[in-house]
Amino acid sequence: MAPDLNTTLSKKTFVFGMKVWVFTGVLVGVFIVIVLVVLSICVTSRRKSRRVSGMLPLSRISIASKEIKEIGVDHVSAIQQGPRPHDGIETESEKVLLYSNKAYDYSISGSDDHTEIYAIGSGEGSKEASVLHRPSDSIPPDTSPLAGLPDFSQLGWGHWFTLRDLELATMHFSNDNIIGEGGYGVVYRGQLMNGTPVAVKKLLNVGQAEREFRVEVEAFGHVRHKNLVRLLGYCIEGTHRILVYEYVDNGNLEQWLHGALSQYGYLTWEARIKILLGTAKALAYLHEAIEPKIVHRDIKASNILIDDEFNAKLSDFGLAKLLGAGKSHITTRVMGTFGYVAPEYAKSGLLNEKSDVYSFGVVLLEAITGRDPVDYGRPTHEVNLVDWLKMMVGSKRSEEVVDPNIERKPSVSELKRALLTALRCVDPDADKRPKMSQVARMLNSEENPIPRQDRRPRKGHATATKMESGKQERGPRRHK
Ligand SMILES: Nc1ncnc2c1ncn2[C@@H]1O[C@H](COP(=O)(O)OP(=O)(O)OP(=O)(O)O)[C@@H](O)[C@H]1O
Repeated sequence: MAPDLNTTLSKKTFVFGMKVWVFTGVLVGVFIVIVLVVLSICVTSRRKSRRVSGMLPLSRISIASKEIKEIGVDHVSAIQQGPRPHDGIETESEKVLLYSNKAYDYSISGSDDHTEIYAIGSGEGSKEASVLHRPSDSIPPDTSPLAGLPDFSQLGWGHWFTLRDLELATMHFSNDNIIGEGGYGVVYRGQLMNGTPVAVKKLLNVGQAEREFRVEVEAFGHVRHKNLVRLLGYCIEGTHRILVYEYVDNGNLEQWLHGALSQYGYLTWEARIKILLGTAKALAYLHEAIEPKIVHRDIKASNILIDDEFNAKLSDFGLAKLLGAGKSHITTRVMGTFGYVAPEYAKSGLLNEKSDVYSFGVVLLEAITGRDPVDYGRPTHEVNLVDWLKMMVGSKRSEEVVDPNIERKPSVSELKRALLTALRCVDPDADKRPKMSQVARMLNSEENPIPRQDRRPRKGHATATKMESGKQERGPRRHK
């Protein structure tokens, strides 16, 4: 038998006179190579299709500028007394990031207006644009909070987490890791497997369909600004809907003004203005630099998170609404937080970005005075912060409204600047409220004086006039 097999295998074939055993070996080898090639093609195309399905159509959202621009801001000692939970602010230049995600070909819609938003603060005027443009890759890739996570679960803008990933990150959503609870869910502190600290928001009673949830979330995932909390990714599994944000480690403005963190000392005037200015820039970006614009709908002190350099990070897009191009407003169920909601929105549900401007004005007044927007513990005429403020300014008692916990009081002009800005934001007539880019300019130090047209007394707008002339004003009726 063996000699027969030997003979058979040693016979020559018709292919180049190769012996049978050599020919068989070659065939087996070719077969293995083909199988390997087919397998690798399958794996590559699966990865691609998964990434593509995680992307948003390019038309969905566009970013106004591809560049990173830098804005010089004088930093200040942020808190004035007591043990500090973190170091104060050191003098350095503040970088406002507005950059493209390389995976997308964002369109550039930089109208003059938009450019203005990011040119505030340097005092360098038109030079700034040419000096400060930087290539988008000047953010080192290894600083990405998502670096080192599995490639297959990268979305176009962030990360698609599994429930298991987030269970591991939060010690199985342990109660010890709960940071707080809002109207939409519980927030846990967590750590990704690459070491990045995160805030994990587990939504309750998600009524939205899976696709809508994902589309909305991806719209916000593309939004990037230094003063916006970054959404790093999400998880959809079964009935779970979970959002994963960058972790901001120095509490929120509400805690600093009225809550637990006031035990560490009180924010200085300068720190308050810095936080409000950052918030104004974030809103200017949402309202004026991207398409469709985003109306936040829940601007309030507890949604302004603070990092360890006392930069504002606007958070909580749970209520935010996209406002498509050409739409002046949308009608929606009134949501938001009592004391912060604009009167026209509360009355009719008509929502546009001017509703955010109103709420921002309330937060600014809150920071100036250290008072809650609505405080039933005070005498009747002081319960509503906006009404009381208007009454005080109208009675030429502006200096009495400053938070008594602020040691170094603002100068008369600093106070006037802040009050004037706030009162214009809370104008009962939404059309008369400034745009957030104007608000940011108005708040931004003596170097950028309030533009003439903003000072000019306007018919029906008593507030600005009274601030200038000191005449008495009767506050408008309460809306809520
Ligand atoms: N990215 C984050 N980093 C650190 N803490 C956060 C982060 N996001 C939220 N928090 C904290 O978690 C807590 C709950 O936040 P959440 O936004 O859910 O509710 P809220 O703002 O208190 O109320 P509401 O749901 O009415 O807006 C707050 O104390 C908030 O400061």
